[in-house]
Amino acid sequence: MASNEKILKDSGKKTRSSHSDVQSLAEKIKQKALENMKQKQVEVSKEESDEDNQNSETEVQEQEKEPSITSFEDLDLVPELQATIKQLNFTKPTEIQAKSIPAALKGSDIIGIAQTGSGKTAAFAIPVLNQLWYDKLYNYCLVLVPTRELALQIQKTFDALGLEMGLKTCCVVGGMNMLEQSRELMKKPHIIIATPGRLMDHLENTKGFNLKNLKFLIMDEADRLLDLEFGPAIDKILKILPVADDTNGRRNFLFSATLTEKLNKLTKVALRDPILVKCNENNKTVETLVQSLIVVPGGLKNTILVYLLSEHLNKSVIIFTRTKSNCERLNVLLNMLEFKSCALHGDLSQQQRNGALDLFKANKRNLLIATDVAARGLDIPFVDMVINYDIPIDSKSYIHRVGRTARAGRSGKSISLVSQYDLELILRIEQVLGFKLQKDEVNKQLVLQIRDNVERCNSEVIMEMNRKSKEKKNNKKRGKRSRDDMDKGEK
Ligand SMILES: Nc1ncnc2c1ncn2[C@@H]1O[C@H](COP(=O)(O)OP(=O)(O)OP(=O)(O)O)[C@@H](O)[C@H]1O
Repeated sequence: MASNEKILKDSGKKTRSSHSDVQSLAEKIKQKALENMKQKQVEVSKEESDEDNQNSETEVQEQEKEPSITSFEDLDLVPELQATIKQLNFTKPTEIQAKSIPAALKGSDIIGIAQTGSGKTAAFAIPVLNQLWYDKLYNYCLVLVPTRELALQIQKTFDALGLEMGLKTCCVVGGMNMLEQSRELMKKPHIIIATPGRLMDHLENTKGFNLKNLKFLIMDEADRLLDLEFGPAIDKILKILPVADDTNGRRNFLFSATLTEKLNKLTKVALRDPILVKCNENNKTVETLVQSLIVVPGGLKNTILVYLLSEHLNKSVIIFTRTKSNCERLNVLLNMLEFKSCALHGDLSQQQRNGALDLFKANKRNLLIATDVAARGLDIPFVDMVINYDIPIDSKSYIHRVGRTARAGRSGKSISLVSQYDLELILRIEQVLGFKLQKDEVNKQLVLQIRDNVERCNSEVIMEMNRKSKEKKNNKKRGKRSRDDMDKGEK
C-alpha cells in the first residue's frame, strides 16, 4: 500500500520551491475569483433560481411541520411489512418517512424533499407495498430512476421489504440483456424499477408488455429525471401511463434531495393535489457531514490527491471527477502507486460497472473513482470520505456527491480540491449551502517532495492511455476496411 514516505523514498529528489510562494499564489487566486464573482454578479445556482421563479401550476399543500408518528407500529401496515421493517433494523421512522408515509397511506400524491441518506427509498416503498398487499396486481408500480446502479439498489430495497409478501420485482435498465429483461417482464412482476430509455424500448418493442394496470408512479431523483436529458423519454412514458385524474387513477410519488416544488415541469406528471413533505429545507446537507476545501496551486492536484489518500490510508473514499478520462487516468495512476482503487463511469460495460461497485462495497477496493453517474442515490453504508477531485459544475451535483457519505445519521467528511478555475463554482456552492467551506491546509513540504514522482507516474499513464486510444482507433479503421473489402468482394 502506498504511503507518502514510500512515494517520497521513490522520488529521492529534494525540491527547491518555497512554501510561501504556494501560499501567496493561493491568496492571489482567491482574490481574482472574488473580483470575477462581483463583476459577473454570478447568481446563486442560476438554474435553481430560474426554476423557482417560474410559476408552477402544481398546487401543493405543505404537510404539517411535526411528524405524526414516532414508530412504525403507529402505522396501519400489514404484519408482513411490519416484520420485514423489523428485520431491516428500521427501529424508528426517519423524518421523511414519519411525515410522508401517513399521507401516502391515506391516498395522497407526495412530493418528498429530504437530505441525502435520510431514507427516501423506504418512504415510497412502504406505502406502495402495503397497498399492493390488498390489490395484488402485476405491473402495479413503476419506479423511474436516472441511473442503472440506483435502479439495482432500489430493487434490493423492495425485495428486502417485500420478502414476506411473495413480491416479484424486475429491473429494466440499459447495458443489460434486453431479451432476458423481456422474459422477466413476461413473468408479471409487481414492481418495475427502470431507467427511462430502456423502459421505452420495452414499451415499444416487447410484445405483451404494457402498464395498463399501473397504480403507482414513483420518480426518485425526480429533479434529475425532469431535466432536459430525460425529457423525450419521460414525456413518452407519461403519455402511455394510465391517467392520474380519476379516483382510481394512478398515484404519484416524487422524491429527491434537491427537488423544488416550484419546478414547473411537475405539471406534466399530473400530480393530484400532492402533499409537499419538506425536511430540513434550510440545511441542504446533513449536520454530521464535515465539508472542507483545499486550494490547489496549478499542477499540484494529482500530488495533493495522493497526499490526502496517503494521510487517510485504508479509509473508504469516493473520488469524483468531471470526466471519464480523468476517472480512468486516476484509476491507473493510483493503482500504479499501489493504492487499491476501481473506476465507475459511463464508458465501462454494465458488468464492469457492477463489478467495480461490488468490489468497493465489499471493501476489496477502498477507493472508488467515479463520474457523476455515481453521484445520486447510491447507498454504500460505510463511505468515510468523498473527495471532489474536479469541482461539480452545479450545486445540486455537489450536494448529491457529498451525500454519498454521512448517511443514515453516520458521520462523514468531504474535501473539494479547488484550483484557480474553480473558485467561482465554489463560491456559488457556498452560497447555496449558506456557509463557507472550511479551508484545510496540507503539509506543503511533503506535497512538494512527492510531486516529481507522482507527476512522473502521471506522464507515463497519459502516454499509455494515448497509445491505447491510438491502437483502438487503428483497430476500428482496420475493422472498417475489412468490412468494406468484404462488401466489395460480395459485389
Ligand atoms: N427508518 C430507518 N432506520 C434506519 N435506517 C434506515 C431507515 N430508513 C432507511 N434507512 C437506511 O438509510 C440508508 C439511506 O437510505 P436511502 O438510500 O433510502 O436514502 P435517500 O434519502 O434515498 O438518499 P439519497 O438522497 O442519497 O438517495 C439506507 O442504508 C437505508 O437502509
